[in-house]
Amino acid sequence: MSDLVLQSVSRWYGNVVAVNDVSMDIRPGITGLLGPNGAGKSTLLSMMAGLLAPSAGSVTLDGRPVRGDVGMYRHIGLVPVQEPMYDFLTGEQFVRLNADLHRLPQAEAATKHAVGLVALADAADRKISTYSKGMRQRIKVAAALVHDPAVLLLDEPFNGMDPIQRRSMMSLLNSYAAQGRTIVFSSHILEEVEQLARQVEVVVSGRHAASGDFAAIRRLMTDRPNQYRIRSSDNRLLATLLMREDTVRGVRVNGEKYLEVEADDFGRFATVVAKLARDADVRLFELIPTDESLESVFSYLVGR
Ligand SMILES: Nc1ncnc2c1ncn2[C@@H]1O[C@H](COP(=O)(O)OP(=O)(O)OP(=O)(O)O)[C@@H](O)[C@H]1O
Repeated sequence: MSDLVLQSVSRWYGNVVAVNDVSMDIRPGITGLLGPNGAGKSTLLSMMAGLLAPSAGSVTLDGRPVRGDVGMYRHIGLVPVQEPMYDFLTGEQFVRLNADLHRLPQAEAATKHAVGLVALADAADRKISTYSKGMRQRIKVAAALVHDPAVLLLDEPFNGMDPIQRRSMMSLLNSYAAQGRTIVFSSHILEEVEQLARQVEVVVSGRHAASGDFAAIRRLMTDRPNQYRIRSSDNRLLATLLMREDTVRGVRVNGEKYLEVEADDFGRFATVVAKLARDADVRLFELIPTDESLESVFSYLVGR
């Protein structure tokens, strides 16, 4: 049980279309669901977990609908973005609750195993209210995998974690994936996805904007037109020279202060501008990309 297939899935809340005609084929290994806030990632994960019904389309796991079949919940674990509500419970009690909900025959052993997997055995008897942010995230993961699911879905699992906590969560997910399981995690942070995901699915405004391995997504991003601000010893001369280059789409001279340039391919543009300046004896003081935000990358991907 491990191929998760979304076919033309949409979900609307009243007039808000949170997910719009998304199709994905998610295989074993780690998939990153990348998108800005409000893109529809949580809604997608809830539908993948069978907790939320699509308004249209279908979600299946190895060909069986994930929703409306209690047996399917045994194959799926969801780590929600919210903090554990019952923080007066100890870590172990919290995980045990899920083990009992799944009616696991060996609930106690499964609980201990799951708590051990997330390296919280020493803190298992402490109340969750005394846990750090990273420990809370880990106990949620233990609760989600206590029934040993083939598919683990995680909503923003690295939120609020420091680098050490992040690394330990990554190695936990890597080892879970190495057992042939399917892991999907959402994030709006490119670097997290780059470090962990074999496959990346980009969602923007409810739409499926891009799909591929990280190198492919990165290529799409770097090939897009970029804007730069340049300061040099002779902005006007540099502007004239730049306008002759085919990688340059537009140049605007902003008084004596700086140039604004739009150019296609970052790698090539950086080489071209350096060579032009050197040949013309113009000194470059500054070259700054001005639209490097993830939001602008996303809006480019969705607008293609
Ligand atoms: N229960 C709901 N009722 C109405 N609108 C909702 C509901 N849940 C989500 N939405 C809307 O659907 C859209 C997608 O939300 P969703 O939470 O799935 O996005 P997200 O990518 O997970 O964002 P974030 O990272 O901010 O959680 C948003 O516009 C959101 O306001």
